[in-house]
Amino acid sequence: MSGVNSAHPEVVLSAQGLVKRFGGITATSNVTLNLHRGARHALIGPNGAGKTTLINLLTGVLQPSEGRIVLEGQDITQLAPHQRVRRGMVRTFQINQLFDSMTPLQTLALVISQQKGLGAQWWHALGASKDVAQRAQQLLEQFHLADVQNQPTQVLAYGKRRLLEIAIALACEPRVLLLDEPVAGVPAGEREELLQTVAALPADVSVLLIEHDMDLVFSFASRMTVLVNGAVLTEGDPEQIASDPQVKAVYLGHGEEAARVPSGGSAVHEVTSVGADRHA
Ligand SMILES: Nc1ncnc2c1ncn2[C@@H]1O[C@H](COP(=O)(O)OP(=O)(O)OP(=O)(O)O)[C@@H](O)[C@H]1O
Repeated sequence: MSGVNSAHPEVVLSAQGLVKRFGGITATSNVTLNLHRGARHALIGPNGAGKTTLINLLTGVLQPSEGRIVLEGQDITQLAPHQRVRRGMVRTFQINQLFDSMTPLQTLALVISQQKGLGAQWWHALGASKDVAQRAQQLLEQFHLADVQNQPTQVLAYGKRRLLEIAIALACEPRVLLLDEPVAGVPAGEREELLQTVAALPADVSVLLIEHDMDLVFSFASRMTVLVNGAVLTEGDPEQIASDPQVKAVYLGHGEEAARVPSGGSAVHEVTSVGADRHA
């Protein structure tokens, strides 16, 4: 099949027949997934379903055994991760030790400066480029980081660090954002700010959310893909997923998760924390 994107121009990212084998294990089994422009699309599935492997394939950390990935009509299957970022596909950044000693302002200035091709020296960028300073302030405010902008990242509350991770991703000006478990491990008191911020992400950024927290999934996503054993079990809108007997069956046998999967489409809000045990 060729030209999925030309036939359906609203598709911004398309995974087509992706397969990933690790020796005898098939972690990704013929996965086809289309992300539409401006999407709020969630990827869910029980532990070991293959979500991480799929994200690693999309971002270029892993090469597929079969299949291809098309971004904005261009085949990116062979591109390295940084080349995909340059083309507008960005995964939320895991803050590493390099950024720990820097402040949110410095970190964002660095990323924005690099994004604008001004080099990797935040102190130059902040002093010399009004654009960099303005964009950094915008992001600091949008992500509720203005009050801690001059504190080293290592002393920030966990929720603030997660906010900074998303801010860093947005500083890369993505067209597609792969949002990897934004609320995982965030204490209850800090969740609301994060949920509100995720809900307010720019409408023109197409988002694929990988998340175990069903409160967030069902409040955020207008489309969902359910992965099981590496394959797509089903895809649909939240009502369809919540009322799908196959989806419910998949989560049966996963302890308290099963009790929370609703029996009908009217009970979407009853689904709360499928897979939350993972981070316990
Ligand atoms: N590098 C690897 N080598 C061998 N098997 C792997 C490798 N990476 C993943 N797998 C296997 O592929 C399957 C899918 O794993 P994956 O981590 O992608 O699932 P997941 O949905 O992200 O799970 P979780 O929600 O628990 O993180 C699992 O059976 C896993 O053991």
